[in-house]
Amino acid sequence: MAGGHDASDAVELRAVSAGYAGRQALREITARLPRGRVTALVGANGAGKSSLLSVLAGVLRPTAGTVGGLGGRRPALVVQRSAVSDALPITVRETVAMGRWADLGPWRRPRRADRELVETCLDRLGIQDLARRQLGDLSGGQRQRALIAQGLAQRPELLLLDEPTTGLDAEAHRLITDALDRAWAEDGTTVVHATHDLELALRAHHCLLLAHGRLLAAGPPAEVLTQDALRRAWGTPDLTPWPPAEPAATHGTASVPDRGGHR
Ligand SMILES: Nc1ncnc2c1ncn2[C@@H]1O[C@H](COP(=O)(O)OP(=O)(O)OP(=O)(O)O)[C@@H](O)[C@H]1O
Repeated sequence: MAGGHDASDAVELRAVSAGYAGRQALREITARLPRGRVTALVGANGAGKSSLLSVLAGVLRPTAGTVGGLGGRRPALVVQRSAVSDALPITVRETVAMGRWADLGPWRRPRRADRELVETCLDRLGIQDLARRQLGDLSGGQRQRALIAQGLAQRPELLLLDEPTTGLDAEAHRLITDALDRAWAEDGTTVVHATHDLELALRAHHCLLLAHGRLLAAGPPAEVLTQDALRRAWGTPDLTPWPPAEPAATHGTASVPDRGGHR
């Protein structure tokens, strides 16, 4: 397998660099994304997770390196809910139905199968009861579910999500993790998400740990997301004892911050 493209990989990045005017965001990333599986992108703010999603979505062009395997259907990119305007006069069902637009026939009319798929996606995210509401009137967590349903409605081979569970309550979190599980398990979709949610990252099959635009580690999340690796990714000096030494007067462990990745 070494060297050549493996059919079990949906995407292969080779020495990919990318950035914005005057600012490099990704530095020589070489990585594979397993086909039909879930990959989590983990790293501190500014590490390059969103930029990597943009490269995979084809909206940020690499300045160097190659991205192999993206020849088929257009990837679906689900952005953070905050990136979507409040003012759009559109209902939740219309939002999800927009996911079908690229596949509509010459008359641009949704067929029965398109309409059924939209209802399935509303069901999967538990938002049937919100279908007639305006997107802009929803809470952040409700809107996030509508945007994920729109991504699923595209039936992409590659589903890219930027922080899909950030700031959600337990029920919304469960609905979204279930929907992502069904996407790979039932639909065969390759799922890639950027996340600060270590519980979600640990559910993934594969994980890329980024720091300052570089790939620090790649592999199964439980192996990659060690306390030591997370400490390096978050830039804490290596000499810092972990967990931090407790002041002598403090009792118990309750005040030790749990930053070690739910392990
Ligand atoms: N549109 C932009 N223009 C200029 N620089 C940008 C732009 N978007 C991101 N950057 C820079 O690129 C680097 C990587 O940012 P990116 O958004 O990819 O990180 P991230 O890991 O997704 O961070 P976060 O966890 O905060 O979402 C950062 O230095 C950031 O400031």
